[in-house]
Amino acid sequence: MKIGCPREIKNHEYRVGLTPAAVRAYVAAGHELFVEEGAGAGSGITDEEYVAAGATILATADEVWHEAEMIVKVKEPLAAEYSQMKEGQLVYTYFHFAAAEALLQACLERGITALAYETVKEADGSLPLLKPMSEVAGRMAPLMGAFYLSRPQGGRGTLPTGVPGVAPANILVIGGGVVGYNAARVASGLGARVMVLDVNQSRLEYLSHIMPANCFPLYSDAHSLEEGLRDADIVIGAVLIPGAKAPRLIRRDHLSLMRPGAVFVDVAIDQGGIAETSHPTTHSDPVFVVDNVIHYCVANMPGAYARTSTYSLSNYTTAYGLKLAARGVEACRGNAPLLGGLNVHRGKITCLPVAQAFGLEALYVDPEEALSL
Ligand SMILES: NC(=O)C1=CN([C@@H]2O[C@H](COP(=O)(O)OP(=O)(O)OC[C@H]3O[C@@H](n4cnc5c(N)ncnc54)[C@H](O)[C@@H]3O)[C@@H](O)[C@H]2O)C=CC1
Ligand SMILES: CC(=O)C(=O)O
Ligand SMILES: [Mg+2]
Repeated sequence: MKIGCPREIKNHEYRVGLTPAAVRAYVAAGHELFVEEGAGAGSGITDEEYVAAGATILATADEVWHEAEMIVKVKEPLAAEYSQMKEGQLVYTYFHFAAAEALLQACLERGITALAYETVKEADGSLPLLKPMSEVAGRMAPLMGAFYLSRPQGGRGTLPTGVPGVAPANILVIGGGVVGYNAARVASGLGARVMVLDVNQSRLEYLSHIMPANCFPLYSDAHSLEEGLRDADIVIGAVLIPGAKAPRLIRRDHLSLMRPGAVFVDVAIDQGGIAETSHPTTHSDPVFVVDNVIHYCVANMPGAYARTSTYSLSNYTTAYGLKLAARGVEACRGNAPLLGGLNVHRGKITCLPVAQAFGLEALYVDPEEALSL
């Protein structure tokens, strides 16, 4: 199969879909690889490394999109890329459709097959292609929170670590999955007093076994949420209902409970965010203030630490990508994890929570059935 990897064009997005090791694996499996000139530069990967691994370098994104039957990317296609997508093309990347109606319409109209990293789901319920970037964003979240908590950034001026004689910060993590665990781990390591809220009791049990004594996993309900918001210096949004729009757990009036100058890092922003007041921001303009609470809502957090993120993402995506490349979309037949990743195929929506997010149930077709369209 002809596989293409264009340069990412999102604001300060320095990741790239393929590492040289991934190129080598696809080439060894008999595929032809096309990488856009300079695509790896943001991650410290040169064109020469891709060529040594067996890829052909193409000068423009247009050529890559035109040549490839399968595109391997990181971020969702942006408006400038919609017209480059071609009918029947398999696009393997993050899409986060539930927060992106225009993108959904473009993918339906262009007739592409969208295989979304974020909904590939293993039998144990894990999301193996979301996990690596959730690990990065989760570990970043308390660090971003700590930065904006300083007075020059408009924050409360509490040093998260505390000092002898003065208490550390309180950090509230809402959602104790991959982002939540990683955020809580870093926050605990900083010495903060950490609360993690989740509704999954077995997850809470697990966290209570493995987390240190300054981390308190608690059941998430209206009461624990309000108590947590009242005390928090940093709040981290880490809730996910796979494929669906994030539940709006934090209402505008909740902000008045919070300490002035507190920081809210809404990692779940790529699925729409967990607060009524959240909207996506960029690395070049990451924060805004509502009711004295600093909101950090960057939808591509891992792009900032691109080298780590690119290598980690590619380590996970390549095994599934090789299966897709071997048989095209037919690789999804009978393969539950890949079927879970199928979001759009031949003008139909094949992920129910995505259809439900926009009242487009009429366009929904079961993914296995869609393969026979
Ligand atoms: N902004 C960015 O750059 C990035 C954003 N993300 C996003 O972060 C979000 C979280 O991802 P993961 O941690 O990997 O998901 P996950 O599925 O591992 O964890 C989500 C957790 O939320 C819990 N949850 C569900 N409803 C809840 C409620 N009402 N209250 C409390 N907890 C609840 C679940 O039980 C689960 O443990 C996703 O939207 C993901 O796309 C991930 C990476 C980068
Ligand atoms: C998961 C995601 O949205 C990201 O890594 O940017
Ligand atoms: Mg994102």
